Amino acid sequence: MKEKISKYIQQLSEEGALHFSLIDPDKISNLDKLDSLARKLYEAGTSAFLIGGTLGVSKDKLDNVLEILSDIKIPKIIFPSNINLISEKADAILFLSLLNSDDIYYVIGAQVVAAPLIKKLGIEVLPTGYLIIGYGGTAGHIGRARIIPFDNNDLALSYALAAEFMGMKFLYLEAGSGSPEPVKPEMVSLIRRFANLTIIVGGGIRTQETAIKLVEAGAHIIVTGNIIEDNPEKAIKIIESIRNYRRV
Ligand SMILES: CC(C)=CCC/C(C)=C/CC/C(C)=C/CC/C(C)=C/COP(=O)(O)OP(=O)(O)O
Ligand SMILES: O=P(O)(O)OC[C@@H](O)CO
Ligand SMILES: [Mg+2]
Repeated sequence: MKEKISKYIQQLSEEGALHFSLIDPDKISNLDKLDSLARKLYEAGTSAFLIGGTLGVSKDKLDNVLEILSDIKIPKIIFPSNINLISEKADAILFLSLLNSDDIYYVIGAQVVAAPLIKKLGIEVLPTGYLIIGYGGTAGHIGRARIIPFDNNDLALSYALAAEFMGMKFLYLEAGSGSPEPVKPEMVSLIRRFANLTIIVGGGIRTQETAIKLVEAGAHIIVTGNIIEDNPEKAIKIIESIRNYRRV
């Protein structure tokens, strides 16, 4: 399997942190406006689209969104909540294992079921340890996460090291969609210092200040989801602030 998207992320990351825009196919209020919204996010400097959601997402809705985004020249990466969200229209898939789940299905079950189809379709995989921190939201509930407290940095680092030692390349620190607070910068900086992983941070990031604090702490990729739907102008400001931070 090619490593095109992985190399794209690695190369861009050498110049600083990136922003990924999460598009939830079930939450997009107006599909007719998705193309123009997505173009604005792209022009502001977002580096990829993550497409996924926990509730109510079907393969049809996923394909529809991938189709609409197809002309925009940044990667479209599936962010799967389950095995139904696999599409050859995507450039890559976050091959997630929810490491702090009590349910083996989310640790290794779904992955085993999905692997042959992903192989057959030739979709690039981004091997990702997924950790649910602090709040958890819908993903934490559905994924039966044994949530890592916001302040337990040593526990998060231990999971991060385990992910690295098992050969994973990415670590997604997830506070949960709509979390009242994001993952703390101290947790990110500890993991950045001691683990050799591309760190993705998401959940509850709604301001430029919080995004930049996480970037300064060492996050490689900042994900925003809800704010794109709720307040696109604010999302664009966050993207621009991350892009400007890369230039200084
Ligand atoms: C590798 C494959 C094919 C599947 C792995 C599936 C795993 C391990 C999933 C982890 C558990 C889980 C439920 C993750 C959800 C990730 C996600 C898409 C989060 C964003 O969606 P939310 O914002 O939480 O969803 P809603 O907006 O529907 O509430
Ligand atoms: O919707 P928000 O709170 O930005 O969260 C994004 C993402 O981390 C959810 O999986
Ligand atoms: Mg959501």
